[in-house]
Amino acid sequence: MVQSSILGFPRMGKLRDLKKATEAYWGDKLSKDELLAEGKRLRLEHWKIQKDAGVDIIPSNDFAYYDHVLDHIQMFNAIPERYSKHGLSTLDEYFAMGRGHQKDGIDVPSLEMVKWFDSNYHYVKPTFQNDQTFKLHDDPKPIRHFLEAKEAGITTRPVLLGPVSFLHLGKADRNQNVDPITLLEKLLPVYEQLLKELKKAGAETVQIDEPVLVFDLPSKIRDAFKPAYQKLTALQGGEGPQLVLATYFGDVVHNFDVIDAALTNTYAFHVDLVRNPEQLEKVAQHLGSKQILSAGVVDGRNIWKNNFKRSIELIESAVQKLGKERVIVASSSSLLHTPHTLESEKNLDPEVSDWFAFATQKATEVAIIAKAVTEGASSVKSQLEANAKSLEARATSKRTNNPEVKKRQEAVTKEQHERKSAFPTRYDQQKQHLKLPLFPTTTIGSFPQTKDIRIQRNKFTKGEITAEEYEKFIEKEIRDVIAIQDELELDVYVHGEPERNDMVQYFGERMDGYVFTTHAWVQSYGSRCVRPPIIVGDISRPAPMTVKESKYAASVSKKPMKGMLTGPITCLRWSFPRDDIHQSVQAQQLALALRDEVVDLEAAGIYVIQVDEPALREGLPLRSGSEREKYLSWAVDSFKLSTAGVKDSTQIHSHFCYSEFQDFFHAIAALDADVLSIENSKSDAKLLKVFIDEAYPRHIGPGVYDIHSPRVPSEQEIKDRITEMLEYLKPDQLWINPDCGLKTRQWKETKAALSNMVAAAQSFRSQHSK
Ligand SMILES: CN1c2c(nc(N)[nH]c2=O)NC[C@@H]1CNc1ccc(C(=O)N[C@@H](CCC(=O)N[C@@H](CCC(=O)N[C@@H](CCC(=O)O)C(=O)O)C(=O)O)C(=O)O)cc1
Ligand SMILES: N[C@@H](CCS)C(=O)O
Ligand SMILES: [Zn+2]
Repeated sequence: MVQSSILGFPRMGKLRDLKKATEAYWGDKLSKDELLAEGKRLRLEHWKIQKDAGVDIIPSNDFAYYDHVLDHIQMFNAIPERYSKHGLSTLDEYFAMGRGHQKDGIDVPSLEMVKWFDSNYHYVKPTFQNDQTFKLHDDPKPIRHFLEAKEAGITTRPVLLGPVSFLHLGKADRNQNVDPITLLEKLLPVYEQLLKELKKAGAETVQIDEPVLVFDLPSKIRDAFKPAYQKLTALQGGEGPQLVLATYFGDVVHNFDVIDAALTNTYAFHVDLVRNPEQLEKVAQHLGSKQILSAGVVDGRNIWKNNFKRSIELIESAVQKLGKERVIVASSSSLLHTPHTLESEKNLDPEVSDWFAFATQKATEVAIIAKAVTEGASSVKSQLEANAKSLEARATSKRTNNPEVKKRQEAVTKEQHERKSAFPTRYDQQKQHLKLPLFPTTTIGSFPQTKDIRIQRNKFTKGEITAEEYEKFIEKEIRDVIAIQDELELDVYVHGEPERNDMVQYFGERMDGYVFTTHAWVQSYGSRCVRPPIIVGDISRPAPMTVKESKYAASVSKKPMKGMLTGPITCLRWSFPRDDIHQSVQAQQLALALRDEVVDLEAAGIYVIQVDEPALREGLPLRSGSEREKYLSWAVDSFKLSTAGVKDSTQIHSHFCYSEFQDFFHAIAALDADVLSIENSKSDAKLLKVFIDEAYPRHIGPGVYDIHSPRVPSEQEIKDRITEMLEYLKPDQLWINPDCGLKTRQWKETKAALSNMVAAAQSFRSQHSK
């Protein structure tokens, strides 16, 4: 029998229940026990959904209160002393590492948070000491959750992040220089102990994720797999469970020597056949003689309905090679990156909702595909027919094509991608025009999205207040943030983005070619969720999207007002993109729509325009090589096409967060933005060296403080950071700003942090103008 399996389920719940409970706990409105009870309720609900869908192999330990990598950090006691020394409860210590802690005399910033592979999910980076040791938690979560499911009558397959990925995804702590992979020997006994305890608890199989296998790996990482998996697979069938080694988000063909040398003894091997179906042939050849193939054919990263015919063909070809008992039909990755259920979408046009499958529907999809292969197509005849009909309807729908957009794309020229003059000429004009001081201060765009803002927007969406009332409310918010920026003495202002629900969703809602949902939330980090709009057809801009608010803000501001747009790649990547045309085509459509917006902003008197591209790095193919260069070429082109229509005197900014910028520095440079702001406060300032090494000529604002934490940085701390930055950047090149937008923060901490930031900048300004 071909079994079905899911690699992980979304954690938030149907109505973002986990987000609400966690934030209530942080706000002292829910007790620890109540939060834990809510977690348990959600886990049971999610296991039941998968069971009811007919999934044979259901995961546990995929649930996390903040992040699954952080769970492992705590479970292995890889907790830096600055968190462990305060005697916080296990839960509070966990949240302190995730989001910092500034309470009751304790003041500790969070650990660094970075992108999970090429997704919009963020994980907490394991951070190691030179004398790092590991110890298994007394009451390990995977065992607790396995037993919890067992008690509810569901035998699950616990999921662990594998030891090599755990180390490779981590880093040495600040002022430490340990190479994480050298800690493998110390870490393995903890994995062995955990596996044994899981087996004792009754877990017959364990999914062990080694997603780093999709990267091009340095030899020391490749070499680490053999000793690691010799130890762990030796336990199989004896003291330990059978191991299902899982990879996702790419192919593993380039790492076959590692797989042959180290991984063919694992009980099963999971590969992502959505990203790369061609690897099936080769993977099947490289499997150990008894090893099972877990074939990821249901997309864990997008919302399109599965193509059953194609998936069944793929699974049948695997069955021909391996036999039914050696093939599992699976989601390509965890479903963490997809929304909970399509059933909640009451406002979607049925024509398009019929094209989608969210996590709950995907669970049914894996079960149907497995049944079709096990029992024959006739056993699921009606489901297969409905699927074929739906795919046909989408392929022929009028919603997908807009000939006007195609015509405009055909007419795009090379010249449209270039600014009129080179940076030195542009900068001379911008200097005269904007008259900014040395070390100009600014923010990245958003100011706190208060409860009141969300309530008013909600009322407007529901028709409880009129468009005029909402507009007046937004104008008042804009005036308020301008008054605050006056008080703070910032130099380049923003309007605060109060009208935006989200920086991508907002633009999606204003462009043709998109549809949006009401409940399709996806976890982005911690308790924060996003509701990606869905690109279903060719994209165009029916009318200006931001000009009214920016123009109003400029009219009531005495300092330069920065217009604020989300760039084409970020709009694309933080939406659910189409899978029927190449992403470069969608990016160019977005770029043309944004180009019109940039030009309209300039015409409305906005002479500083920021086009955010935080997702540019995330889109980079995970393996180096020609695919990366191809991606960067069209991605950079789309940014340039969207921004190059302005005069030399208009200053173009761009912003990046959540990314290690060194490995795509040349692409950032190629954007030709006049000013870049980049997240940097949690990274080593040494990383800025690339700007000197590459003789970067334009201006840069490396973030001086972390915005994910409510913690307020002191003026001295910011000054120290600026001093470090000046080792790598010239004074007249440096802007002073936070890491990213302030929408998730409260006003109290925002004002305090910005006030310290401006004071630090002013102090440097006066020193340097002497
Ligand atoms: C910069 N980041 C972003 C990423 N991706 C995006 N798509 N957007 C981003 O900004 N990726 C990288 C980072 C990740 N960072 C963040 C930061 C902040 C959030 C966040 O705050 N998310 C909000 C939800 C935002 C939103 O769309 N809000 C809507 C709906 C609000 C709502 O919940 N309404 C209530 C009713 C009103 C009420 O009573 O409060 C309801 O529907 O029940 C809005 O503002 O209108 C979050 O809260 O998680 C995400 C990623
Ligand atoms: N302008 C946006 C950028 C976030 S990446 C903001 O400030 O929230
Ligand atoms: Zn940002």
